Amino acid sequence: MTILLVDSYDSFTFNLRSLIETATGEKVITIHNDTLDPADLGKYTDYFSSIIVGPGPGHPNIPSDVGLIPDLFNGTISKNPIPILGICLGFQALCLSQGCEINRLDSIKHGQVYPVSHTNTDRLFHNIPQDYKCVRYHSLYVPELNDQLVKLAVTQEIGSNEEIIMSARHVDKPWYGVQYHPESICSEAGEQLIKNFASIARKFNEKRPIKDYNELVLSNITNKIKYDELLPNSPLKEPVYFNYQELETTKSPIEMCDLLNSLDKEFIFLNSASFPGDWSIIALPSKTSTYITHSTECSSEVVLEINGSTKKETLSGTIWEYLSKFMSDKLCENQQKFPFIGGLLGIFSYEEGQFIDTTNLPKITSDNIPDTKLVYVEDCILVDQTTNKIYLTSLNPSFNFTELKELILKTHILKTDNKSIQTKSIIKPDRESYAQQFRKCQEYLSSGDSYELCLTSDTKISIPSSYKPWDIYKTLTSKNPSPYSAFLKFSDCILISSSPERFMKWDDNFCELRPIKGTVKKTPTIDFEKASSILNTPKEIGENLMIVDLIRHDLYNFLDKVKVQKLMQVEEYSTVYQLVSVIQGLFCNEYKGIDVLSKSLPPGSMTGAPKKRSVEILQQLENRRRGFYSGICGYWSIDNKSDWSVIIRSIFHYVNDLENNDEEQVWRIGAGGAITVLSDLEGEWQELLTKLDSALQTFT
Ligand SMILES: C=C(O[C@@H]1C=C(C(=O)O)C=C[C@H]1O)C(=O)O
Ligand SMILES: NC(=O)CC[C@H](N)C(=O)O
Repeated sequence: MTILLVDSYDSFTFNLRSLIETATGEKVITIHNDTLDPADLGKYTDYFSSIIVGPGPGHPNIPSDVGLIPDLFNGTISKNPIPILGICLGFQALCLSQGCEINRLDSIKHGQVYPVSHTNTDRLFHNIPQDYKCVRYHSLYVPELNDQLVKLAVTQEIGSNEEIIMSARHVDKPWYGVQYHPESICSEAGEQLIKNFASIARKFNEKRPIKDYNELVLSNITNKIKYDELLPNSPLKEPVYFNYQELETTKSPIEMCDLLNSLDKEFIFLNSASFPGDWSIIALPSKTSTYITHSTECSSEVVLEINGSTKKETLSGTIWEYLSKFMSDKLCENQQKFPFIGGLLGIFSYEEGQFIDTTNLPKITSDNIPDTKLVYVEDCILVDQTTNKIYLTSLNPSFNFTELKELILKTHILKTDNKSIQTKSIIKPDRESYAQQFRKCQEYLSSGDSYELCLTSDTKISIPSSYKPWDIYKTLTSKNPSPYSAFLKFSDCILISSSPERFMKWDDNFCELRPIKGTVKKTPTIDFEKASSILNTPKEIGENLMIVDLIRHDLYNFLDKVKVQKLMQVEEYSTVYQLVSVIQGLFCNEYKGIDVLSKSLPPGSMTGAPKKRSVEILQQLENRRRGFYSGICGYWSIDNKSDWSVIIRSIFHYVNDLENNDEEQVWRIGAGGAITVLSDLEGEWQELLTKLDSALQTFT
């Protein structure tokens, strides 16, 4: 048996797919609501045991929001009605099709946990406790049912006691719906609800002939509806040359970088020195290292730089396919001892992520902006922060370990104080423009187009060109220590990060994401306990829950086993307290970390949900390139271990920034936060300033 799942470009669809598969044991085919021409629907529906219509942004009466969904309920697609379960937008579409009104809620609910009670009269709620908890993500609702529909469950608004319909069914057709999200991590009885629907469908289908889905596979529809593509990255698992030596020195990683910097040696520093990070990586590019640059301004081309000479290659697919191919003949067996043994290190900008149309964005650099900037490195200094052991490692048989050892051991450098960086000018976000954008966000949240929008702004700092980037790194990280600081200096761009947020870490077996949502500024009167109580409110919990559900969806796209290891725990950082969740997925099929990464950018915590519609709205409101801010930086080791942090609380510079001049360089900082219906303008503005300040305090 095969179930058809109709997705409306939502960010929770694959959670639903996984729930349906677990609950029913049936195969699920997922299509977008505009994958098929509604006129053709009748050709396909007889192959499915039932149809589940998922949630989504927008309004059930806007054709571009719902695509073919209204046609499922207009009775013309098949002689025999097909069992259908509508979820949220799908439920609203069912009720609208029967002539009910759809109104806006007085009190919109996004990521809010509510008690539901059912009437105990329908098989849809068989074996489900009379009162149970569910998660609501909706701006719109069905105020009243007509005689075509039967009420099955309700919730009561807190405060007003108004009853809101949470479930209904058609009087005589096998059409059901729930207004809440059974697939959310915080909803109860989701699996039982889907099981019950499947059993209702099975009973109904006794009278309805279903054709063999395999026959449909032979027709061309399946080409159309397959939208997970496997990247060409199967590891060869061949032994590679890899060598390492331990180094006894009392020099800290920062002191070793000081030394390399004073000798004008190239290095890249990924310093994950405190929890949850545990290694510092000092990568040492050599003359023969390959630099890879890709720009969304010239997306069909990749630029390779080796030994000072530049080569352009035409991309036959995406940059992700290119990188997978680049790594596929290098991938080797896991070297357990180290996080990184050589491989790619670098940056992906926000614009390198999905759903962003860069064609009309104002240019900020005089030539193509680097959106992917990576270097393939073979030699490293690795510091295990838990044992304090230092290793020199290389993939290159002719690497001179003695020379590097002597350089580190014998060279002494004078200790320098962290410099404060004198600025020429700072252009901060404008409160009035932010207020306008905030109000527009509220309109999109109440029209049902988004559940959460991560609204951000940028700040430009102009400093004399004489400052050395490494000094800026030291100043930033001494003022804002963080678990994922990074120093990445390339010939055309520099990123200096003090990020608190891991985006994704993976190896052959598992991947982990650690989204942060919910921020409280540290002050002398706010301690951990006080911060925890501020963060334990519907606003902060809702913000975090939405991103947890979105990330589960990003993982379920490729993996079957996804777990929320930590749900909304408070963590303390140098200037803020944050609410953090940890989501893990196990690789048990042909997909790899790079497949997941390629379809999970930009990070959900920097967009909001649903991701596609939210990214489109933000692009219209912000009308700027976020550049490296909201992107990710990190590494992909040739033994398929990888770790990426979200680029926030960071400073970055483009060598060809249009605003640079002979004496001054422009550095950029992005800052923002999640806007929900529970946000207030002043609170969000202050949160933006707090986050901005964690990086801006580098400059005086
Ligand atoms: C947008 C930023 O941070 C993001 C937004 C957060 C929030 O809304 O609470 C928290 C961490 C980040 O995911 C930023 O630092 O600029
Ligand atoms: N989660 C959803 O499907 C939301 C449906 C609709 N866009 C609303 O906001 O009410």
